[in-house]
Amino acid sequence: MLKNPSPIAVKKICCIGAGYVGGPTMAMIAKQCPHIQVTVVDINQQRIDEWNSEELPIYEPGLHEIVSECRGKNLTFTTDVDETIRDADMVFISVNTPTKTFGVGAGRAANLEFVEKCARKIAEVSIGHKIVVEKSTLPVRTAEAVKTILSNSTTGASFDVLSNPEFLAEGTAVEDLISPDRVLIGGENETAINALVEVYANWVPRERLLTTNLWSSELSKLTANAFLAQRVSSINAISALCEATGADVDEVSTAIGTDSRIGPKFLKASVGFGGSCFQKDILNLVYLCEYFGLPEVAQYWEQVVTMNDHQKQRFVNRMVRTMFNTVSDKRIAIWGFAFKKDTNDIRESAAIYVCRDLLMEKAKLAIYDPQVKPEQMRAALESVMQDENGELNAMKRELLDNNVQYCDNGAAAADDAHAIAVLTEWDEFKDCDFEAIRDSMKQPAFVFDGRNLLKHADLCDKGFTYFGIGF
Ligand SMILES: NC(=O)C1=CN([C@@H]2O[C@H](COP(=O)(O)OP(=O)(O)OC[C@H]3O[C@@H](n4cnc5c(N)ncnc54)[C@H](O)[C@@H]3O)[C@@H](O)[C@H]2O)C=CC1
Ligand SMILES: O=C(O)[C@H]1O[C@H](OP(=O)(O)OP(=O)(O)OC[C@H]2O[C@@H](n3ccc(=O)[nH]c3=O)[C@H](O)[C@@H]2O)[C@H](O)[C@@H](O)[C@@H]1O
Repeated sequence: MLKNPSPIAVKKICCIGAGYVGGPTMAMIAKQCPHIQVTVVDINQQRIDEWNSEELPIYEPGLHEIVSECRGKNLTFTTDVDETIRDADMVFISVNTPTKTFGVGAGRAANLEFVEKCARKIAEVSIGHKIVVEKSTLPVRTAEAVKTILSNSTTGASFDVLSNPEFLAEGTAVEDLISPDRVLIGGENETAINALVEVYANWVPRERLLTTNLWSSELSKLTANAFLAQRVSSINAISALCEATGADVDEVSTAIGTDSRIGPKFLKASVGFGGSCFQKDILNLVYLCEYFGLPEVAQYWEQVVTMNDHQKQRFVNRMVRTMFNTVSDKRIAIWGFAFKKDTNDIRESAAIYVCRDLLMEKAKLAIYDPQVKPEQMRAALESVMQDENGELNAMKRELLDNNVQYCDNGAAAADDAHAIAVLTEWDEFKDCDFEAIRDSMKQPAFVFDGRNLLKHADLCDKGFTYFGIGF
């Protein structure tokens, strides 16, 4: 906790990047701080148009209401990057930092191209003093590079750099932003730190505003994601042992989660974690460890990703094995494509890899997700089936064209199917008319529940052959 509140009162905020983080975080600041003008900029005109429309580019419970309340008052979405930066006291960088796909560190290091472009743009157009805030998840010591670029500005502008990583989870972004466990602010200059503390203090209790040095803040974000993903991989590893021994992973989770030193969260066994960040951030951590000459530490963390890949493969293998060692020409209903419920985000979703592997077994997929559009699913499947030159061979194109159907609801997907694979834990799947679904399916009617979402005993009573994860 800081002793001296800041004398600087932030009046205008610019956020570069109108994505899953920039959009919701800035909407929340606008809602909680009516005295601050918040402008979110992006180079993607379509995204900005969507933020200005009634159909927002991201689905997040409660977000639409907040955007509608603030848009046109103190919340603006625009592509006018230069003018907005010039006008602001504080500039957040909230652009994507994907895994590098080329050159040094390909497949591991973070691609910092977009962050660097932002820093150069800020240096180029700024006048006066600006506080630049790293909101994107970045490798530890990125602020050094940002400071160097900014210090080469020729406009006479001066800068402070802060790190303020975001901990929201998709699907619960609004709740997480209203009541965060903590807000982390790393920096060197106390006045700049205080300026950002005062923004959050409009709604976050001061004891939850943690301040650290820059490098601790940057590294804490990667560490938090690595620990969370590690818990999922740990319980998924145990789920394999449960299947082999007759133990039940949900019972094991409850038993260990009641130990207050372990705690109950993030112990839900699944078909594997997805999302744009866990894998990317762990691989980034692995790369950093190797870079700093710590190969054993790198190997330790890499295993979390290896285990996750194994879990997805294990799920498909179990399906194929159970269905008499062939799924060729069999219709399989895929229930859910998003990487978790209550989001339309499919980045790194386990469903992409499960669908790819089932297609390669020549299964016929009938996919349904309540929030994901068919064109999103098609693009993801096409991308994951391309070779390293970005090409699709004739066989794979034919599979994508002829063996994938996109459906309007779970029952339609299951109609005439040999099996249902539950890949996202959408609540609506729990309330289906399972008797009607069973009657519409081929017998035996298999259910492979990759989320342990459905009532196991109930489905067995209704005549399904049910398999969950970890029992
Ligand atoms: N998605 C999530 O739930 C979370 C993401 N993060 C981190 O936040 C960062 C952003 O993630 P997302 O919002 O998911 O990414 P995103 O891909 O949804 O959005 C990034 C936006 O930045 C824009 N952009 C890129 N370069 C630009 C430039 N030079 N000028 C203006 N706009 C530019 C892109 O057009 C895109 O709309 C990443 O570092 C991610 O690791 C952190 C916490 C949660
Ligand atoms: O940096 C980020 O992007 C964010 O990454 C995660 O958030 P998110 O990926 O949105 O969602 P999670 O709830 O963490 O779920 C990630 C994946 O793990 C899976 N999961 C989660 C928990 C669990 O017990 N079991 C499990 O399989 C989910 O289904 C999902 O596929 C972190 O929870 C956020 O704190 C962080 O800000």
